Amino acid sequence: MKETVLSTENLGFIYPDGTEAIKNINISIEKGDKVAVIGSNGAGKSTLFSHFNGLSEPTEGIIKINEQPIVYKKKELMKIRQKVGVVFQKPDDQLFAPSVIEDVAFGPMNLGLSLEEVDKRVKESLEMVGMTGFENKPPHHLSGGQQKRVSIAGVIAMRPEIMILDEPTAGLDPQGVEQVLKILNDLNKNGMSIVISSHDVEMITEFADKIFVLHHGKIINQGTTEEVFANHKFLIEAHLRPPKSSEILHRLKKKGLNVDMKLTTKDACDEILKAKMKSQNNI
Ligand SMILES: Nc1ncnc2c1ncn2[C@@H]1O[C@H](COP(=O)(O)OP(=O)(O)OP(=O)(O)O)[C@@H](O)[C@H]1O
Repeated sequence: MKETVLSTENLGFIYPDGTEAIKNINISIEKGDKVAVIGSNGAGKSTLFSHFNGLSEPTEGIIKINEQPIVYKKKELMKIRQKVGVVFQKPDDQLFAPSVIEDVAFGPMNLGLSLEEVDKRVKESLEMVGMTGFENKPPHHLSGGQQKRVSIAGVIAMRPEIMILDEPTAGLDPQGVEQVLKILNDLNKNGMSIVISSHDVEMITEFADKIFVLHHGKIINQGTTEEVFANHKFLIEAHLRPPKSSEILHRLKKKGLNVDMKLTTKDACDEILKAKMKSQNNI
């Protein structure tokens, strides 16, 4: 059985103004998982993510990292933040140093590592995100996609076991999306568990193995990407549009064709071609 790296039990959070942003969340993330939390604006994704590295303390329930409940004390939280790296939605919330190199070095320096080790990690991380050569640039002089990659490098440099990314592809062009997904897939191949939030269902069909659908602060559906996208009821309830491939397959099914509910657009096209050839042969 796979090792559980992050789990929650009846997790709930009420903001001081009384907004109940998440309630009764029970999720489990295993080592090496590629997970997506999907939900419309205000569903509670950022609030949920802020609990994953102890940034917010639940008003109800518990959250466990490697089967151990988070302890909300400075020293313990430092350890959690080493294990669970968070990339915020807006690079401005993450990048604050005068240069790229200082930004990426900040986390490892805080861990008290030797200068040699910090240097090694900075070089490795920038290489991994394709930002070697930008070391001395001020982060605010970079494009949105470059800033996102530097934010990711800063987290990689901490060598976390789990990486949490809030809307990692928001505002990026198709090439920027591909670059970020490649980085995440490379990290995952090396054993890192990755959790992302998004409302971009097309990107999620390409990336995630497991999905949680969040709506009004509650998980209303969960399962493999295939299972979740094959069930349109919960996507529509959560104000999400099903991926195009899944919509095509649903329409074919409605027309009485016995299609396999696979997910990629290529699969959907293959199914259409198969059905077309079959009907021509029947004539
Ligand atoms: N600091 C806060 N104080 C009070 N309510 C808040 C605060 N931050 C968020 N909320 C409320 O909590 C709920 C969940 O917000 P959250 O930002 O977690 O949603 P989200 O799914 O990340 O949304 P989006 O996709 O728009 O980023 C919303 O109703 C929001 O108005």
